[in-house]
Amino acid sequence: MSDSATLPFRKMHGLGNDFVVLDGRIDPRPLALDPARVRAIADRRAGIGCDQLIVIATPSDNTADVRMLIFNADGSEVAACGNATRCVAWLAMTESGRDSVVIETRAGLLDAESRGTSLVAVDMGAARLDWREIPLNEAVDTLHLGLSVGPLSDPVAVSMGNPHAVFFVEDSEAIDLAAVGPDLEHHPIFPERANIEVASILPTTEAGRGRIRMRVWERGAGITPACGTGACATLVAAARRGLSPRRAELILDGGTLEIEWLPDDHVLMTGPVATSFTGLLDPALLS
Ligand SMILES: N[C@@H](CCC[C@H](N)C(=O)O)C(=O)O
Repeated sequence: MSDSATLPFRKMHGLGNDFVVLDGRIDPRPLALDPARVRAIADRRAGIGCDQLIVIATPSDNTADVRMLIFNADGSEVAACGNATRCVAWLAMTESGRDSVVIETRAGLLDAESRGTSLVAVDMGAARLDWREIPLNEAVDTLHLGLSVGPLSDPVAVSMGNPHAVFFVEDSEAIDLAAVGPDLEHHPIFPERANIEVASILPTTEAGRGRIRMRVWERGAGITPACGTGACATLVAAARRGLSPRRAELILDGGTLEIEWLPDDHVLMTGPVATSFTGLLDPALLS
């Protein structure tokens, strides 16, 4: 493929958490993007604009259908992204004609299956609760982190392959995430930074399912309308604190995800996927 050729891209989103998806199997250039190129593509004025850039790649072996690389808008490469995993799974299912696929990520192999038109369920793997796995920079109880910034204190730390700190508050709408997010994301207790969630427990449904309102400040992306791994981490944190049953609706700014913490500790996430448009990336953004 010539370096001066345009590159096809697909713009997708899960509940408004938006992605530029590039296919490194048909053109190797996306496999060699440096952080500055990622930032240029993610730029909402001079680039295409996205919260995360996703590169589809050939899997390492035949245990997976596709591999995905995940980059935050700030150029950092990360191991997990729930909403993008649903999008990539949907693409892989569409491509293969099957209704279940395995996605290879840096956080492990994730099983995904179709739950109807544009609805996908992903087994996001086991929630990781040990301080070393978050990671934190000292041996502390992940159920009660001695951390407070502004009106927020005493979060639960959970890794879903990426680090999350979940703060339970009376009214999550009242929290100025833009003000507290940066300090929390960069707090020294998180050596790899962290995604920050604020969550309020709502009355359970008549069927006994939990309901949790959650807002997010994402590491490397800032406020986004939805975070799949954040929703998983929040449900796990709420269940660990005895605030929610292990199955709940997570009500995010962009819509609702259904999350279940299964008896084997894996977390099942179900939610929608959507394509906004497709296009051709100018080679200037790649060089
Ligand atoms: N939006 C994602 C999470 C993307 C990565 C995250 N910002 C991180 O740095 O770990 C999701 O849907 O899970």
